[in-house]
Amino acid sequence: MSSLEEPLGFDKLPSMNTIDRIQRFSSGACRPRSDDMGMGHCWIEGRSCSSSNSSEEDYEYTRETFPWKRHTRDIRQGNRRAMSLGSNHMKSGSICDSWYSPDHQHSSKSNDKDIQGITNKFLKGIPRFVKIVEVGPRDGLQNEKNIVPTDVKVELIHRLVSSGLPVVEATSFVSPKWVPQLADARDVMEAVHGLEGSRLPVLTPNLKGFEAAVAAGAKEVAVFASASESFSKSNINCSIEESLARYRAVTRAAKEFSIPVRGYVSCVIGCPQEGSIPPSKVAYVAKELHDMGCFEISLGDTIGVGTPGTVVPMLEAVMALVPVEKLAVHFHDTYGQSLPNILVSLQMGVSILDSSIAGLGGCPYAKGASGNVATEDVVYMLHGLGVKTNVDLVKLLSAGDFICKQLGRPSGSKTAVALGRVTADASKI
Ligand SMILES: CC(C)(COP(=O)([O-])OP(=O)([O-])OC[C@H]1O[C@@H](n2cnc3c(N)ncnc32)[C@H](O)[C@@H]1OP(=O)([O-])[O-])[C@@H](O)C(=O)NCCC(=O)NCCSC(=O)C[C@@](C)(O)CC(=O)[O-]
Repeated sequence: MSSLEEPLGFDKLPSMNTIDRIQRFSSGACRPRSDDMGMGHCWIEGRSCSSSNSSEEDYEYTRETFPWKRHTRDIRQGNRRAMSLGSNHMKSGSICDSWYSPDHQHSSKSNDKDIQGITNKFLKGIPRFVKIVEVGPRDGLQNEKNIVPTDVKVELIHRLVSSGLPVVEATSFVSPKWVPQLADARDVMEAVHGLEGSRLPVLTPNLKGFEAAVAAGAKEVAVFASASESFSKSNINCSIEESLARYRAVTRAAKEFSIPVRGYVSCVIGCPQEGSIPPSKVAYVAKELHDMGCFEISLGDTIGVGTPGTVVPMLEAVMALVPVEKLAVHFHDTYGQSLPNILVSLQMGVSILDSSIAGLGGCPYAKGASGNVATEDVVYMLHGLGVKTNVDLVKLLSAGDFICKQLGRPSGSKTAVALGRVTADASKI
């Protein structure tokens, strides 16, 4: 890895003199204008109204169906202690406001030790090692308009495995009528049989899928429930309780084969049909999956509407019933909130993250949801935090480049785009 590819770590923080200089030259740049007071709210509304992709209908949907603004404020009032983002930030209602509050001004007498103290305070709960579960070949490709050839899927899995990712979700044994993009699940599994270095779980919605997966050589499976009744119906054509009964049958069968089962909970923040989902509902489904024997529970913000303000209370509710070391988070990046959501999850002790190469992904039954957070961006952030992942970013970038070329589209990873630009510029020198 060249120095250009390394994220800026703590050791590379600028000295206080540099910070003083930056502040002197830019102190007006971020200062809220008087008409920006309470910008947290303006920002949320502005985002809904001004998104270039959003239609009038989308706006109505966001404003009417999801009272995110009110919800966020209520949660803040009830969870000030849990937010652990600093009481001044919460009271002021806007991160930009508090940056300019007198007790947040850096004094010229400050020194590097002060900075170290601040970083320790905010980052001390973050795990030293994070397991990344790559979901690109499954979540990424299940939503593609054009069906990706089997040999491309297999090559992608090979490249992801060789980048050091510990888990690569390979495909789904679901109905080919529902998800034709993954109708070649058996061929994919046969082609990656014997591939070493990563676990290669597959999705199984019922016993039929489980049996087909085992016959094709799968050594790990995942079941997927929802915290939203409507989404459960539209995604797997049954109620939440019916799905849990099916998954009990799957976990029982899996036990006989000593096959580990991962459990997903979808719509942990919001549902395309029902709007806000109460944290208690998420906690209930997560606990049921845990109790039936799922070794890990992945909490999916399927439509990517969560912010740290809604993710924290959801995690608190789940963590009250399921041990945090069994929890993973799975964020779709529809509103660009995945990285802040991941950061608060890490601060709360979560050490398993789902992500998708090049930000591919989406659920065919969650209209409007964008891809997962890009694996390249997650690795870049984690390495910048000094967190180990065992993932080689250069090899990961090459895997992302490969699949984007095959799909004929630019990467959804900001890190991949930025580093691509840096290396292109460097090659001109
Ligand atoms: C669950 C079913 C199968 C119910 O589908 P159904 O139509 O209610 O099932 P059925 O039991 O009535 O059977 C209908 C037909 O499907 C067949 N069938 C039945 N099961 C299977 C199977 N396993 N594999 C292959 N075929 C199957 C069955 O044999 C029959 O075939 P026919 O007699 O008509 O020829 C269907 O709704 C389905 O496949 N849904 C999958 C939807 C899906 O894959 N969604 C995306 C994944 S979830 C997700 O992305 C969210 C997540 C995990 O990423 C986390 C997040 O982001 O939040």
